[in-house]
Amino acid sequence: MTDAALTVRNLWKIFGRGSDRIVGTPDADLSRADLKTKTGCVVGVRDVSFDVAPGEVFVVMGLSGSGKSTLVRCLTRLIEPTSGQVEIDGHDIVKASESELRELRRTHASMVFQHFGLLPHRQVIDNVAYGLEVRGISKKERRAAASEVVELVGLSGYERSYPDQLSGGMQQRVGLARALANDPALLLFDEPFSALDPLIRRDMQNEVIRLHRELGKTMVFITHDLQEALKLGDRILIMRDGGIVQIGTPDEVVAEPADDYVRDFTSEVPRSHVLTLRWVMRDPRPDDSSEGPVMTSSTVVRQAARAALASEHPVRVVDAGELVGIVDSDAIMRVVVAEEEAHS
Ligand SMILES: Nc1ncnc2c1ncn2[C@@H]1O[C@H](COP(=O)(O)OP(=O)(O)OP(=O)(O)O)[C@@H](O)[C@H]1O
Repeated sequence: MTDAALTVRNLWKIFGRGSDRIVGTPDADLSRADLKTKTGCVVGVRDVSFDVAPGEVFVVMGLSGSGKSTLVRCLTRLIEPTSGQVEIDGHDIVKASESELRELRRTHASMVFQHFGLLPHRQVIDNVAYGLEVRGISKKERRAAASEVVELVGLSGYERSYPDQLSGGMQQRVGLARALANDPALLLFDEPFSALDPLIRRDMQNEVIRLHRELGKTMVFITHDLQEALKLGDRILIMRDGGIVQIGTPDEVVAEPADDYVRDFTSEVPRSHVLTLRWVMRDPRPDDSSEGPVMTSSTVVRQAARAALASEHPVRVVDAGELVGIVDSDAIMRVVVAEEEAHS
């Protein structure tokens, strides 16, 4: 279909008896509650389409019950979609046979779950190597490959430990290493850090950012936590009642929420941490000073603030050598002051 790492088109998942006869009929337009009352069926995923570019971190976020887990499970058919298309790395997932699917899950799309699902009687190294073992790779080779990823996730020295000897955060590192050992094109994370306490959670988020920087893997990351979504995502898909409410970059979602639902839960976000100069610049005028500091439109307001406020001249926003806008210091102040008011 496209050059995307992942392509999803018109994906539906409806649970319940007779659910396969709903898509394409007027019943499909009913709200989730009305459909349930009329047919007893529950919409898990409603007509979802999106593309994820190679190397992108794509976050799916929504409140509990919005359909995130169902969506991510449909991508590798851990849950069978009711209708629609999914392509991973050029492979048609919906048409794949059982054996092709097993192979795709092993080599193209690895999943990291909230519950680590580690094998308790196996040492770390053999948990990490498990996927390679299933693929029939020799012990020597798989141990060598596993050692590499164990080191990558910061678990060197724990190769011989058993899962119950490790903390929750370390167990999740094993889960991460196990997913990476397959060297998949796509990593799928289903709320992997939700059960971890906040400090460990922050460490693990940073770990994902570091791994992404080092390995450049395409990632789909499910979370109900907006801060996590904003921190990790190149783009964020916001779900409600199984459907898409908005897809956008973190700054787009905060600056231009698609509706009151998104506005509501982005209202607490410190805007200066997320908004970029693109959202606060004005058109250049002939009488603008040419002596102000030069920054790109993707500079985050908070990072720009100090230099912008210290200069007597407004910031010149330059992308690819071209002057695209001007940021006056009061535009910066408006963001910072609005943020302080929101939190006072
Ligand atoms: N096997 C099932 N049978 C019937 N309904 C289901 C089934 N699995 C999920 N659902 C329903 O589908 C909807 C979406 O659930 P899903 O678990 O995907 O949401 P979620 O956003 O991942 O929520 P959470 O963060 O709580 O896991 C919910 O209304 C849920 O009750």
